[in-house]
Amino acid sequence: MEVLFFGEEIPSFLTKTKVRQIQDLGQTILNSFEYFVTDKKGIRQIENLIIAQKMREELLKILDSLQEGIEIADEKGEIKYVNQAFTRITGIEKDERIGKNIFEVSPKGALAQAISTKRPVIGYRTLVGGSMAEVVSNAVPIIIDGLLAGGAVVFQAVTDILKISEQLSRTQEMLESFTQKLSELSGCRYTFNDIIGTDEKLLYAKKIAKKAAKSDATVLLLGESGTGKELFAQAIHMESKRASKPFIKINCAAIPENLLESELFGYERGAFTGAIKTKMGKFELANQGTIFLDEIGDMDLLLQAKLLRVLEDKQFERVGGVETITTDVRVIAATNRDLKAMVKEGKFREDLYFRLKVIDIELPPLRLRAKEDILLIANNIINKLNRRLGKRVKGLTPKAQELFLNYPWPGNIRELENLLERTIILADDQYLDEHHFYGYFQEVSEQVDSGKAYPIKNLAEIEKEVISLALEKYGRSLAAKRLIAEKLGISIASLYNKIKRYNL
Ligand SMILES: Nc1ncnc2c1ncn2[C@@H]1O[C@H](COP(=O)(O)OP(=O)(O)OP(=O)(O)O)[C@@H](O)[C@H]1O
Repeated sequence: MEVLFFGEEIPSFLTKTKVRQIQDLGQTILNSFEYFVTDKKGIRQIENLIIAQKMREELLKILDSLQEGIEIADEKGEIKYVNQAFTRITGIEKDERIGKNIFEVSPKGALAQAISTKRPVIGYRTLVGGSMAEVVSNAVPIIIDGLLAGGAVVFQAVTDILKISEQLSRTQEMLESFTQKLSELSGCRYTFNDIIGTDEKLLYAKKIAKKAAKSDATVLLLGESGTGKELFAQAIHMESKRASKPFIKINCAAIPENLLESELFGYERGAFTGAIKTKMGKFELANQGTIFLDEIGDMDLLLQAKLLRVLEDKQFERVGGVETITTDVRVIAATNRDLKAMVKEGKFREDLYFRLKVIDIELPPLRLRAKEDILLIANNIINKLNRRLGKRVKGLTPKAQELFLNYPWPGNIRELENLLERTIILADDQYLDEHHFYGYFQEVSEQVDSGKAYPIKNLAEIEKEVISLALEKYGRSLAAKRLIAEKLGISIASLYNKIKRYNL
């Protein structure tokens, strides 16, 4: 059947279904008014009156509960039926409308056109005759036994449609602002320009990272705590085509093993006690963006398998879910552990290891960098802190510089930052001198003087010793651990990591 289109193009399958549905509806209603049915020979007969009446009542109840307005007329145009939504939308009462002729009250409307042309009229925007209600209508002729029996129109108020579309665009706006907020909250603000240093190893790392940023390849960042792994991850994200999308960081060591899976992949309602709502995981939140998996070496073997599948197929299921979710996320992982050794010990999956290290970048610790980097970075940090704290510190005196150059910086740049921040807050002088750092470097100097010089011992041993002494001194409460982490110039997550590693 040929269809008259108005308004926006409507997919053909929708049109066909719509036309058929409205026709069936109109036909049933027109039949029910006269209590006629058609037998196999095409002869219309009166059916059991009571059954027909009952069916009609049921049908009218259903039609009255619809949001769309409905109007049905016979072949001469006499209006036989309108539902409650018709009155709600147009303000015209049933009694005022039924019995009138559609060609008189609404001659240009969709229903009149469908009856006179015997063709469906779809997506027609008009005022309902006799009212100020603007509607979008779908009308069809009703043909019974090959003869025109009337027509039916189903319509929605434009205000209703506008309300829905306004709501939709508001929801869309909210979604966009949430995505933006998410990127902001994720705190991705560093670019390659923020990575300071002239050391050859660092410059090489920067060169590889810049190249990696242009691709979607997985990157593995290796290096001690505080060497700038997260800084590099952010810079790669910001230089990639995903820069305007979320950068989501997750520290695998800071989240208890049993919660990490649902943090990463989300969970379905009822997946476990307390799961009262379905929750999206970081992999879904980071869709089209980048996920930074810090301390990847701390992920358990089962979860490693799930991660491998995401890397290979971009697919996963939420905890307690059956639906397979597809995600488009770039993965950057980081660790300060020796993953190769972990693979040998069976603690890290070999396939995942190779999948992660498509591009691996080694970040040198501060003590192995060119000495001038220490002062370069220190000056840079001083400038940043001046701006943030409203201070005017000009730099380090030669004596302070010497102290800085001779210190091994086990907490790397984070330690340097923490020390300078604390000192600048307390200092009132233009230059930071030896006495501003009183006590801080002493422990190391004492060790050097007494022959127990720092380089003689293995760094890991020193680290273990220092942390166990600190735990003895301050205790094991969360507050104590926070204090220890601050004193050591490392993150709380790194501290937990080291406590676990050294079995302390
Ligand atoms: N080359 C650099 N130039 C300037 N600042 C740096 C550099 N490298 C690191 N930083 C700063 O040092 C701090 C620690 O860096 P970051 O958090 O990236 O280290 P990390 O290796 O991820 O540490 P962890 O393993 O403990 O999480 C950050 O504030 C970062 O901005």
